[in-house]
Parts: sequence; structure tokens; C-alpha cells
Amino acid sequence: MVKYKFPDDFIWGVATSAYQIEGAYNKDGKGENIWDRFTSIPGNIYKNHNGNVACDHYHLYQSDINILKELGIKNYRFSISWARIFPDGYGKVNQKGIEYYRRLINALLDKGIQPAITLYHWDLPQELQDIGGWTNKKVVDYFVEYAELMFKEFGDLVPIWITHNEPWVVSILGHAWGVHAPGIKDYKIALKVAHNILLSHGKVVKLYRSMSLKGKIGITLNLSSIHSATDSEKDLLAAKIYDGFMNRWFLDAILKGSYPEDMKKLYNELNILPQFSDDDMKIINERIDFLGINYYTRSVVKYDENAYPLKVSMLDLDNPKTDMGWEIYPKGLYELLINLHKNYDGIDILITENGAAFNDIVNYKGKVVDDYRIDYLYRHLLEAYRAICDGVNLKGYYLWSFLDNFEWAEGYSKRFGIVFVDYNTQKRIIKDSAYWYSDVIKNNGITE
Ligand SMILES: OC[C@H]1NNC[C@@H](O)[C@@H]1O
Repeated sequence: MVKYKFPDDFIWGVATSAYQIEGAYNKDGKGENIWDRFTSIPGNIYKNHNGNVACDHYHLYQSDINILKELGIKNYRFSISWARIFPDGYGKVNQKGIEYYRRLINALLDKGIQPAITLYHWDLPQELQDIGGWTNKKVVDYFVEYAELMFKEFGDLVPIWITHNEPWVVSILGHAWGVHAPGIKDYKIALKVAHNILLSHGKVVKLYRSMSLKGKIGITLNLSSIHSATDSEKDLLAAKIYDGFMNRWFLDAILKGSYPEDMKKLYNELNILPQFSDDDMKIINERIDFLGINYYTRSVVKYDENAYPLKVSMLDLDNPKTDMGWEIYPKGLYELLINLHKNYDGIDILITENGAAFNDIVNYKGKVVDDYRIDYLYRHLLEAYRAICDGVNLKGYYLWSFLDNFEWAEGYSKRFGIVFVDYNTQKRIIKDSAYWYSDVIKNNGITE
């Protein structure tokens, strides 16, 4: 008996990204991207893993789609590798790249599976990084050129488009903390990158509207519910600052057309505030059809005099965690959804990623009994259900991830998939969580 039934038209899907699963890093005319380069530098990635082969999805996509069909999964979010389309980032088009994605999209549609495409999931063509990457306004225009070609080629086939995946991660992990490609450590650069990414987002949304395409377009943000370690004034302020740093900076720009005043003031004092114009903000505020959110965990923060630049540090609580070391905190998803509904005019929301890494093993029967992942998914879906009951316009849920895959700086050491991948043989093993999720989809809800 279905105890928690979701709305009839609720979108149930799974998600992946190009660099994390495709492999074929130098095949069929694809150009080098910043992750090809970043992973080639020893020490950047766990055991120097890279995405050269990954899950070899570039060659195995048909059998992978057959698994989606077998599980009754009717929506699949994936990203396009920009350098497969424009090897140099702009100008010369690689037809083999276009042909690959056309085969992939048609294979999905043939199985009754609706594609949702992310245009940018971190894999900038290296040639563009060589001219400054996202610090260079030219790259904004090259992104628009790339998006326009994708809309022309696939706009009539693909109902859901996501301009960018997690601009906060691209700017902060890639340009402030340096743990992601391109490995820069400069907050001022990071915020300039964030601004140009948001500009490129707004320009592409405007372009999409001008092409009278029938689908929906939005952006995906990684968001977290922020809690202060104590009720002290300093810790409460630390939580407000971290909420501004991770959430409100992007949400307010995109949905309200202005960066939050408190954060502009702080960044200006820190001399890391990027330059921008009112026209920029108007472009960034272009109306979107949905907000994509990636939720994994909450953040508990405190005031920390020595923490540059925000004087905020994260607590590492002794609570149940996933293999990523992220606290399992399902209620944070409910809190986030309610806050977004209240503070951003009830905008339609898609959960474009939620899931968990656990140290999966294949048992003696050749099965993966991942009850921990089922528990994580159950608890988070219950919170999503509660948010819907409380009025949130939550329209869908894409589980991260379809396949075990390359988890960026962690390499292949972290398994998020509901399908196990043996990287030595490329064999797929459907985990128990996949069969559980298949039932959720079939029942359009969760049973006790
Ligand atoms: O860390 C898990 C996921 N988070 N969001 C972006 C994805 O590319 C990651 O694999």
C-alpha cells in the first residue's frame, strides 16, 4: 500500500554528467577539457584517477539505457560535453560529437525516457581556460554559441534544459579552494567567475525564449540548510554569512535580480566583490521555468576568527554520515524546500540531485545489498513528500546517481550509483536500491 503518494505528474528520474561517466576522453574529435588536464596533474585526484575511460558510457550507452528501461525509469538527466561539440570551445563544430548525443537522445526517446540536458557540468574546453576561462567575458559569448547550437540540434527533442550545474562549486572549489579544475585559489577570481557564469546563464535563457522552443529551462544550484552551532550572536551571524555565501548569493541574483546587500557589503570590505552592472543583473534575472536544487546535507557552522575570508568554519558532528563524510540530515531538505517556497515566490522546483555514497560491496551472490542507501533515499523522499503536502511546488526528483562514477577529486573511491560499476570489467550490477527506486516510480510514492 502506497503510504506517501506523490502528485500524478511528478517526474522521477536519475542523473549523471558527461565527464563522470562517458570516458572516450580523446575519441571522435573531442577536444581536451579542464578535467582532462586537471586529472593529468599528479596529486590532484585520489590515486591520480581520471575520466579517460570512466564508465565507458560513450560506447555502452545503449545497454545502460536498457537498464533504465528495465527499472522503469522514465526521466534521465545527463550533461553534454562542450568539448565534444566545439573541440576548441568555439568555431569549428565536431559533427561526431553532435551525432553521439543525437544517438543518445533518440535511444532514450525510443525507450520512452525523457531527456533532461545540463549544458555545463564543469567540463570547460581547455582552449577556453587558456584564455582565462570564466574570468573572460568572451567565454560567456562562446557558451551562448554552444547553447544555441544545442538548442538548434536538440531543442525540439529535449523538454528540460539546465544551463549550469552548481555554479557555487565551479567558482569556489575550482577557483577559491583549488580542489577542482582549474585549481585556482583566489576568492576574487572565484566571485568574478561566478558572476560570468550567471551572466552566461541569463543570456542562454533569453536565447531559449527567443527560439520559441516548447520545453522548460532553468539552472541547478547546490543548496544546503545552514544551522548555527550555538545561539550566540557570533554563531548566528556566521550562519547568516554562510547562507549568503552558499545559497543567497546565487538565489537572489537569479530570482530577485540583485546580489544580497549584506554579502555585497562584506565582499566589498574583503576586496573580493566582483564588478557588475545593473544591466548584468537584469540579464541574470531572466525568468526561469524551474529552479533545480541539489541537496545532500545540511551545514552546521560557527564563528571562527581564523577562518579566511568569512570567519566561518564548519562543524564536523559525530552523527551518521555517508561515505563522503556528509551528515545524513533529511530534515534539511524539508527546511530548504520550505525556505525556497517562502522566500522565492513559490517557484517550481526540481530536485536535480539527491543521493548518497556508501562503501558498496558485491556479496557472494553477486548482489549489492545497499540498505543504507535505501534508508537515505527513503528518509529524503519522505521530507520531499512533506514539503509538497505543505504547499511547495516540487515537480520532480532526479536521484544522484544512475551509475557509480568518477567523483571528481575523490576519483572512483566514492560510489553514488544505484547501479554498481566494476571499473575493471565495465560490468554493471543493479543494486537493491535501484529495485527499491523502481518500485517507488511504479507506485508513484513510498510505501512503509
Ligand atoms: O558529490 C556528488 C555530486 N554532487 N553534485 C555534482 C555531481 O557531479 C557530484 O558527483
